Amino acid sequence: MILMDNIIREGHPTLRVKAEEVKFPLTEEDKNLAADMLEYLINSQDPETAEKYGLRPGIGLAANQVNVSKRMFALHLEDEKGELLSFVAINPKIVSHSVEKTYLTGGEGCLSVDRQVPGYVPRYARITAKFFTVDGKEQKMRLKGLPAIAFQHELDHLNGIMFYDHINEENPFASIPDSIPFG
Ligand SMILES: OCN(O)CCCc1ccccc1
Ligand code: NI
Repeated sequence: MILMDNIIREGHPTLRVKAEEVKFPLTEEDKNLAADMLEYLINSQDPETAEKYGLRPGIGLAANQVNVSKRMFALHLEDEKGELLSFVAINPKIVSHSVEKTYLTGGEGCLSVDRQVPGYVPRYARITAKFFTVDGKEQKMRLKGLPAIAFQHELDHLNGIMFYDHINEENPFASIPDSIPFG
């Protein structure tokens, strides 16, 4: 199982490397990694398990956060209708997005960042995403709200981008044009 010790922290070079496309069919190793990443999120959101293993709760995890520079990430969260979104996205892409932006009013955090970095993180409010599942099926998904924000946070990781790269340095809480605050 993935533990906090397996999650690399800012300063580790792998977090700043653009991850490589995953080849299909997936190797057993890639399949196991995908399952382990999703299992981490589920474990981290269960208070007992998180306490027992000292896991920081997360709604997403990218492969390069466990030092594997491959284009895959896991998401495990509920949307605003309370629908569970739980999947591993392989070779994910944003194929279209809204002009409108959104941002979490409380800012963002990251399992690879052991500090608070205050400020608004501008994200596209709505996206159309494409990715492959572990068994090679292509998925097309329209996301908004927290799922859209999380998908963009994880996709950034695969491109070596950290959430705070998007925060306005002069004024971290500067209003974001064309934006709808979330949360
Ligand atoms: O990369 C995943 N991760 O560091 C866990 C937190 C993900 C996250 C996603 C959206 C908004 C805030 C935080
Ligand atoms: Ni992160």
